[in-house]
Amino acid sequence: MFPSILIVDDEPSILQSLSGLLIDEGFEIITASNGYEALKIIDSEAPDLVLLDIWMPGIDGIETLKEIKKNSSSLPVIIITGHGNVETAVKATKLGAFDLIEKPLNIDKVIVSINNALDFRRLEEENRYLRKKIIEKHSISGGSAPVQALNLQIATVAPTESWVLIKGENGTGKELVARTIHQLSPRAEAPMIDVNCAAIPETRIENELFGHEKGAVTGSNVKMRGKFELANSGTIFLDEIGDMSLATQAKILRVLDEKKFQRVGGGRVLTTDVRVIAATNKDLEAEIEKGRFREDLYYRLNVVPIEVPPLRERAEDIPTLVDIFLGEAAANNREKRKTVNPDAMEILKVYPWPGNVRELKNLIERLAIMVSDEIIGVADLPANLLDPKVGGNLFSIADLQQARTAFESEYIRKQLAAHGNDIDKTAHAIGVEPDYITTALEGTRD
Ligand SMILES: Nc1ncnc2c1ncn2[C@@H]1O[C@H](COP(=O)(O)OP(=O)(O)OP(=O)(O)O)[C@@H](O)[C@H]1O
Repeated sequence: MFPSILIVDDEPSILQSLSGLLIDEGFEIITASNGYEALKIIDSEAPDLVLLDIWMPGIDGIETLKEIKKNSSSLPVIIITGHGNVETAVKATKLGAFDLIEKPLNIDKVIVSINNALDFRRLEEENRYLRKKIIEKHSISGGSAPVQALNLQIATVAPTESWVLIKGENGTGKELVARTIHQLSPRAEAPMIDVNCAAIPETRIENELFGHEKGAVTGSNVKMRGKFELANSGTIFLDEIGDMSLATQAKILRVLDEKKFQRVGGGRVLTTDVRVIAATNKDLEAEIEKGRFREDLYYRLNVVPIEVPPLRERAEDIPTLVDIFLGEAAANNREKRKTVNPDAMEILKVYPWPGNVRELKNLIERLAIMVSDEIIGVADLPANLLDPKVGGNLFSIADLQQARTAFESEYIRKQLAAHGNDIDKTAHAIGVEPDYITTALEGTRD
């Protein structure tokens, strides 16, 4: 398909000559002799580009440009102006014209400008498409109300410069939330640098955060950039913020306040432009009360608080997450995707997941490797998932019908195992027809 160009000019001779030249260049041409006609054609024909004359009777080029940008903001418009009309040129540029070409027209210039505009539009479209993909890829999976609310908060805060404090139990996805915010922010091109505040020993914290000059540290003969330097123009993710010593908290607070720091052993003051996202699984307000966390640092970091709910509060997302993890496992192991049968899924849904999404992900990865059958059933689940002490037993299934099915399937499996996996013998022993057992095990019985 050839790109289509709408030429708008009230002079028939220009329309004719320009059309002819551009058709020869392989463009599809539509013409309009005034602004009104042009707007109608844009609506009905959706051209790829507009060449717009400024001086026209009726609504002039500037007014037409305003209307075009109102409804089709990404449509590139090249303005054709009289010689030396600076004022109009400034106005048109402010209104979003892609380029201005002076009369008398030099056809080579016109073609270069058209090609640039079309390239620019293509890149813009590609960019929009990729951004949409990134947003789809970088949203937290799950359709439950708490996850929808979380995704909305993420989408709202991401494009701003606000600092964010992410709270939530271990393994709920706090780092994923931080990464998503960074990816959707204007800083996405720059890196997000993680600092695990709990893992850095007190003696190394300054080196890690601020770096050091050559020779400043025993055993190191090279200059090292610190995390705040590496994160410049990007995001710094301070994970496990509640596990920092008070001394480290003071150092962090200083650099967050002043946005300046020095490498260890260096005299030069470096400035840093970072967005801070912090995360914790601790109740920081309680830590403040106990004198273990600085109140001033808490208020500095807690500009926008985001709470990531524990998995047990969004159990309806478990099938979606299981499906994602089974898909990932199949791709990693180059195997056919396994499935979890409905009874086993019920048990996964009622187990309280103290290790949250991380625990679920690890279990599914393990089951995908260990279970030889394509369908994962109740008997494949680890015993702790059925242990009444952790609440993951059949009695926690809210729906009687589902509880009955899950119990029956588990009961039949145990009986089968006790009778050497002989279906006839087992059926006889428990007083049902053999078909009953087969159907129950396939998970198809209501
Ligand atoms: N909604 C989700 N969809 C897919 N994977 C997820 C989701 N939430 C969490 N995960 C995965 O679960 C694991 C744990 O998540 P993450 O490391 O973000 O948790 P965390 O809250 O930062 O944990 P910790 O408190 O231990 O640092 C990661 O492998 C992450 O990719």
